[in-house]
Amino acid sequence: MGFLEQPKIPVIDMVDIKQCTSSSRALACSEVRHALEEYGCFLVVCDAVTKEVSREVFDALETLFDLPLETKVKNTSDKAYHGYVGQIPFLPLLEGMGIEHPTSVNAVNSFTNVMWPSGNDNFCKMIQSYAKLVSEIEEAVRKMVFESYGVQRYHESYNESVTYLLRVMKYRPPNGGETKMGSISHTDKTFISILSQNQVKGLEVKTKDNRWIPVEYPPSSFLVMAGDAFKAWSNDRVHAPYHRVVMEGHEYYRYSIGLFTYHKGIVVVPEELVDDEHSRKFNSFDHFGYLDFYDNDSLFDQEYCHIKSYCGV
Ligand SMILES: O=C(O)CCC(=O)C(=O)O
Ligand SMILES: [Fe+2]
Repeated sequence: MGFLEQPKIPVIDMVDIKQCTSSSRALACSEVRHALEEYGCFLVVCDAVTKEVSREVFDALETLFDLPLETKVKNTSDKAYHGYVGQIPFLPLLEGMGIEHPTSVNAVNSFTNVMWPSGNDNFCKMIQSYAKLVSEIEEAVRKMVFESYGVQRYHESYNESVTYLLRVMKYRPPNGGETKMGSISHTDKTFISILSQNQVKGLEVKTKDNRWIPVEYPPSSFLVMAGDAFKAWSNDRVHAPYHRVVMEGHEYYRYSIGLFTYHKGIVVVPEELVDDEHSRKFNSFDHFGYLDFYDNDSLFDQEYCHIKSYCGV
């Protein structure tokens, strides 16, 4: 009896993504699309984020989470999962905070001023430039998928409706007898999420055939992952994978960052993606309305495809 080969998350180089000769671009676009259809995610290596940049950012997160709880809870939002999350009885290891519109210096500054009333310019500049860089990856990936489906004519107008949220997460190691689950299995409510972590592993992604694969980040890499909104937009072609964080076998703190993409207003399923072979699976929907479907607790509901009940046909 042979061993089943362990599936691996595809790795794509950012240089390939930026290729502009038409034949290699077409190939790179279909590679990206294929990864998102089969795995719902891929790792992208981007040398622009050096080891030093990454270390600086994660060091800054450590300082941020070391602030007193009464300061951290001042990170509030009227949208689910956009503000401080923590002290959840069934997820005791997790704490997270959200920075809305992180590519804008003013928006990051407002967050910084809440956390450090006397200011923290360095944090502000670093986070804003990091978000800007990751948002460029996000836009490039989205453009490639639109091109690959032959619906690039919607890219510009989609760009105008994009809004970003940067979430920062801290997972402490479990004490004896405590759950190892840093985050329970869920799909993201985003269009696209782009994740990165410090040196401490823990993220696992579920394949379509229900196998959990640990995410092994190569140096200077990000995990690009499709969320529920991308799945619905693509009329069920793109896979939005279940994923979770398991704090296994180490005593280190895990820090991660996610750049989450949402769409202001109505996400329209392109008519080109509905045909005889692909009957309509999703109706156009209000993305933030979808978030209102949840509150911070039900975001962590066990595996259940909410997007189908929200806008499925
Ligand atoms: O910490 C991570 O790597 C993943 C976090 C995550 O899945 C989320 O915030 O939705
Ligand atoms: Fe997630």
